[in-house]
Amino acid sequence: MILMEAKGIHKQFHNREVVKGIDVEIRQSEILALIGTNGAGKSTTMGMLLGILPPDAGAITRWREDYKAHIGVQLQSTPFFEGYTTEENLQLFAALYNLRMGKEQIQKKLEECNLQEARKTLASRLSGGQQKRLAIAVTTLHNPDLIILDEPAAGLDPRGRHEVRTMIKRLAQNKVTVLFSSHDMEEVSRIADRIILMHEGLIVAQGEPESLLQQYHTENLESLYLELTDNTQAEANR
Ligand SMILES: Nc1ncnc2c1ncn2[C@@H]1O[C@H](COP(=O)(O)OP(=O)(O)OP(=O)(O)O)[C@@H](O)[C@H]1O
Repeated sequence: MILMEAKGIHKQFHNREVVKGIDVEIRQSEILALIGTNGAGKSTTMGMLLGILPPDAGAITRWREDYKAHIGVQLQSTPFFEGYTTEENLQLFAALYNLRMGKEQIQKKLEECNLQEARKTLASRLSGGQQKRLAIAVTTLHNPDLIILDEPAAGLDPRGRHEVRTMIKRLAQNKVTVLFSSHDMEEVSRIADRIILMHEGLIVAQGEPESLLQQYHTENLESLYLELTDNTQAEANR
């Protein structure tokens, strides 16, 4: 099933076009990575898919009318209730969604984000990786169909990144569709089912990691990224 289909979406800010007519499809239960250079238009695209930024042109079809209630979003920094523990934060965020979480549900969430041992730790004392996992857990409290994560593993050490990846994979196994943006090609190659590579407001490549490597005869995603986002190379090919 297709959750979202954007066709020819454009967005400009102050007469500068930052998304230049792109098509994006999000398929149920997939992990879709949005990658690209700084300023490529990834966050703007996510904003349009989320329904918080209206496209200037083009159309987006979504899987249900009340889609906003079925999406979870994690932006680059999620503010926690600092004087409260991990467990209390889960309860407080659940209350924002008008949900009451019983002991068993809290336990399940803590296991899902591998934070059982940190359940009584104040949010402000959690490590960077633990905070990111708690932030992702918060996006899933209302059992959304789709979660959108803006650079979920940015700034983490290898163990932290590994744990975030494991959590994202587990969510996808439980039928949550994941759209995430990243600058980390290793992370992307390890978890994404499909990749969309953006550069200067356009999609320059998209597909499954393996087929992209074959199509472009490149060894790894990093080389592909460098090749397709190299303006001097692009000029030379014009
Ligand atoms: N609200 C806004 N007003 C004006 N310009 C904006 C606005 N939002 C984004 N832009 C500009 O649009 C361009 C695309 O920004 P966007 O945040 O979508 O890129 P990105 O690919 O997510 O970048 P990064 O990887 O650095 O987060 C940038 O040049 C940015 O400065």
